[in-house]
Amino acid sequence: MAPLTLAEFEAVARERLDPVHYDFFAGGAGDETTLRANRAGFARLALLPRVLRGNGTRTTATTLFGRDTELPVVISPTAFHRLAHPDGELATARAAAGAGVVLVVSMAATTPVEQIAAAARAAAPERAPTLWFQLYVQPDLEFTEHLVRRAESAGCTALVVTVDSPVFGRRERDHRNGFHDLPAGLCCENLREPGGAVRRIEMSAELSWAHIDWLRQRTALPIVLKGVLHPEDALLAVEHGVDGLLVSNHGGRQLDTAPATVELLPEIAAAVAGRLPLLVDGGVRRGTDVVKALALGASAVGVGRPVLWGLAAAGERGVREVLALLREEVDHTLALCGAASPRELGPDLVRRQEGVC
Ligand SMILES: Cc1cc2nc3c(=O)[nH]c(=O)nc-3n(C[C@H](O)[C@H](O)[C@H](O)COP(=O)(O)O)c2cc1C
Ligand SMILES: CCCCCCC(=O)C(=O)O
Repeated sequence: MAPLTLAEFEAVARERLDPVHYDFFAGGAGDETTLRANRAGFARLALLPRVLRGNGTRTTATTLFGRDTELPVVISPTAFHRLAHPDGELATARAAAGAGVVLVVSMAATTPVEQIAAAARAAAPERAPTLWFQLYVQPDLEFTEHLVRRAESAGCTALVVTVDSPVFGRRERDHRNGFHDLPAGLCCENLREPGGAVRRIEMSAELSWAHIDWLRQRTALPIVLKGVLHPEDALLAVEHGVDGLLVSNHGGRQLDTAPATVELLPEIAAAVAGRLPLLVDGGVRRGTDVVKALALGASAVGVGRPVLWGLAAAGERGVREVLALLREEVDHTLALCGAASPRELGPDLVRRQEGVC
C-alpha cells in the first residue's frame, strides 16, 4: 500500500537506501537532542479550533516575495539528492514545479542549478516554477559572486543565505560510518570551475554582517537568512536590509542543544514585528505542524528530510506524493480549525501543553 503519512515514507526510504546514506540524511549533530526537540516542539503545541465559521471554500495558496505558491510550504535546501535517487534534484524540481511549490536548490546539489531550472520549467511550462538558491558565502568573494550570477541567470528568484554554519556540525553517525565524501561520479555540481575541477564548500567562521552588506549591494534578489535563531540577530537582519528569515537549526545538524525552532518563533515574530516575512523549518511532518507554525507567525514552513524520503522511495512520484499528502493535511487542518486560508490563522489557535511530547 502507498505510504499514508510522511513517517511511512521515511520507513520505505530507509529500506531502499544504503544505510550509510540513510544515516547521512536522517542524522543530526552530537546527541541529536535538537533533532528530537524539533518534533517534540510541535507535539507540545495543541490546536484550539474555531467553529461555525461558514468556510466552505478554502485555499492553501499564499504569496511569498510577490509570487504565488500553492502551499505555504517550501522545500528546504538539502544536499546530495542523487544519493537518494539517480534522478536526484531533477526529480525533485519536476515534482515541486508540478505541485506549485517553491524549491530551494542547495548549493551542494549534485546537479547544476541550470539543469534543475530547466527541468522545473519543462515540468510546468504554464506556471513559471519558483526556485530559490541556497548559498554558503565562500571566503573567495569573487567565486561567491559568480555563484550568485549563475543563480540569477538560471532564473532563481531569491537567495537563501545559510548563516548557521561557521563550522560544519559534528554528525557522529557519519563519523562512525566513515562517510566523508560523495561516491565517485557524484559531486557538488555548482562548485565546478569552468575548467572542470570541483571546489570544496568552505564553511567560514570569518563571516560577519559585513558579508551580508556586501551581498546586499551585489544582488537585487530578495535575501533570506537561514539559521537565525536569536531575536537580537533577527533585529540585526532587519537593520541590514534582508528580505526574510528562515528560522532554522539546520534540522538539528549544526549546534546540538539549540532550541526547537517552533518554540522560538513567537519571540522572533515579536522582535521583527511584521517588518520581514518569517519562514521556519525543522521537524515539520504533518499538516497540523504547518498550521501551528503559520498561526505563530510564519508565512510558510520548510521541509527537508520528508522530500528526501519521497525521492528515495519513488523518485519524482515519491516527492509528488509527499507534497500532495502535506497539501491534503494542511487543507484538512484548516477546515477543522475553521479557517478558509493560511492568512486567517493567528496565535489564539495555539496552546502550549506542558509535559506532552
Ligand atoms: C541531508 C540534509 C542535507 C542538508 N543540506 C543543506 C544544505 O545544503 N544547505 C542548507 O542550508 N541546509 C541544509 N540542510 C538543512 C535543511 O535545509 C533544513 O534546515 C532541515 O532539513 C529542516 O529540518 P527537517 O529535515 O526536519 O525538515 C540539510 C538537511 C539535511 C537533512
Ligand atoms: C562540505 C559539503 C557541505 C554540504 C552541506 C550540506 C549540509 O548543509 C548538511 O546539513 O549536510
